[in-house]
Amino acid sequence: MVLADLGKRINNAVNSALSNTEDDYATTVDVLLKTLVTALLEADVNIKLVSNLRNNLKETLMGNKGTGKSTSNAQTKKLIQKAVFDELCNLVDCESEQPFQPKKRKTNVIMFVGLQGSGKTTSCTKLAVYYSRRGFKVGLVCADTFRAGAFDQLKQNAIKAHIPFYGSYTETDPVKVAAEGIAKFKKEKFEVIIVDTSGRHHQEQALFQEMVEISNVVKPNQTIMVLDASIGQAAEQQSKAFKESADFGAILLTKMDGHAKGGGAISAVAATNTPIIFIGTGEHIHDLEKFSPKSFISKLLGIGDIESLLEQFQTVSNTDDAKATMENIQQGKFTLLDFKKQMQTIMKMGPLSNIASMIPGMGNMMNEVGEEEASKKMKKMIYVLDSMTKQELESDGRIFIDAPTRMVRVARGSGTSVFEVEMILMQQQMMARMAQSTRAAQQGGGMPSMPGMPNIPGMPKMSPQMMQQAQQRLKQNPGLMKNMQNMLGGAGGFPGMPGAGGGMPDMNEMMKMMQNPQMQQMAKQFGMSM
Ligand SMILES: Nc1nc2c(ncn2[C@@H]2O[C@H](COP(=O)(O)OP(=O)(O)OP(=O)(O)O)[C@@H](O)[C@H]2O)c(=O)[nH]1
Repeated sequence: MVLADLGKRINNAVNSALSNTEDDYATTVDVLLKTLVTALLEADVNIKLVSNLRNNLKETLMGNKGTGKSTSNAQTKKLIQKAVFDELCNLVDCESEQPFQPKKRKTNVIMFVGLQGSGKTTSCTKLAVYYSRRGFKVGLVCADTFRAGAFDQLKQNAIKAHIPFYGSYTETDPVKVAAEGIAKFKKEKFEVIIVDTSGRHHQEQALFQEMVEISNVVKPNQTIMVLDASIGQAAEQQSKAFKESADFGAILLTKMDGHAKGGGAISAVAATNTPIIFIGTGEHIHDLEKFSPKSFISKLLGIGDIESLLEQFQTVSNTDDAKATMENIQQGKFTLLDFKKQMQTIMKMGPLSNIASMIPGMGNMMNEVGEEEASKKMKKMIYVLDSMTKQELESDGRIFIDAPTRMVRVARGSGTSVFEVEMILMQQQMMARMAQSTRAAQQGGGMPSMPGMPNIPGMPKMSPQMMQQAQQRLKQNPGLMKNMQNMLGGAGGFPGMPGAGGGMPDMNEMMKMMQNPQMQQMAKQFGMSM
């Protein structure tokens, strides 16, 4: 997906702009803005939106001129990263009211509209599965009498997903089919009724009129427009035409797994002031993710996305397990047992690639080694966690730092190396940090998983000199660096953000975790004298 490349390019732009110590702050900002603008335009984002983003960013960054290069480079980085993150969030966020949420024990009618082939029928089933897994009684109605085979497609999808459906092979009036379907499911006390309509083009007046008639009969609580992410600049015009007729209240963006540039669809959000509520990430019925601007941008920048992960986790995991993990996270904790349950759940969640990007340190693993190899790596992680005692699993991981011989035992028991055990502990520590920052954000309004998140209590701080020295040594040892990157899934990184760059955690983060004397002693065994 081109948007994923965009994330990498933004990270690189921030890093390279800041690595040039010769430049003054204004030049650094200028270089960054140029790269950002080019990347966004190449991803098909509307020129006006890009221009606004550029101006806002410039204002924010130059407004902070005084604190620019005069303060530390690390601070400047954090400032720029935060500003870029906020502006990108604004790009996909719109200020409309909260999207509709279906209510239990009530009839909630959802109508789908969109262009031909945008993915309506597929997405109807995906959404039906989504609500059915959340305990709603869901039915599907096929009001597409225009395309031959539309009813068969919906029927096949519905049967596969075990969702009751309604349609007709003989009735040619979609308004009538829709009305009958709604009446039938209402009578049977269905809670969510999803109505699929035929695809249409903005120039097809008659079909637009028909869509309005269906809407008048089914009286939807929510109308969702399905938008193909690869539509490019045409998205804006099409969306406006649908908005005028169907007045949809939400957008479902499909095919975000492909090579879609996605920027056109983002522009449609701004043009219609309508929020994206879900994204389709594949052809499978479970390939649907709830959309939230912060989560989306976090993933785009490779920061990992604990919110979406939990959403998915709650759906497929044993509810008691999910509840326990939720409670832990709400308290700012994330134990090794939480980590293990999460890994096991992930294996159940369908295609690995969909969720890998939500976990720090996993993002690029899928791109670099492929799904099969990544799956093997995850299984290995489960073996490591299986070899831990109950006490170790229920701990926050520091137990291993206090007694590194435990790592040796676990490595032996799981047929892995101490280095691999250590890497898993680091990933769990990063998740723990994200849990802490999520809690901090809930309490104090801060940004989850953003720079400046609190340190893990009990971890002594490493002096800047020590940190610099350690980084130097790590750089001088390319073998070890490569090893770590392979283990964690890729190089690069958005400094200060764990798991950034789609995989490799920031070296500062890693070094902070290795600041404990025992950890440092362990590191020595792997050729890292600190
Ligand atoms: N890769 C990918 N393919 C998708 C996604 N959503 C839908 N598709 C595919 O897109 C194609 C068209 O999807 P449909 O659901 O038939 O589209 P439609 O909008 O109902 O089509 P009409 O009824 O002709 O308007 C199918 O091959 C789907 O499998 C997605 O999120 N990712």
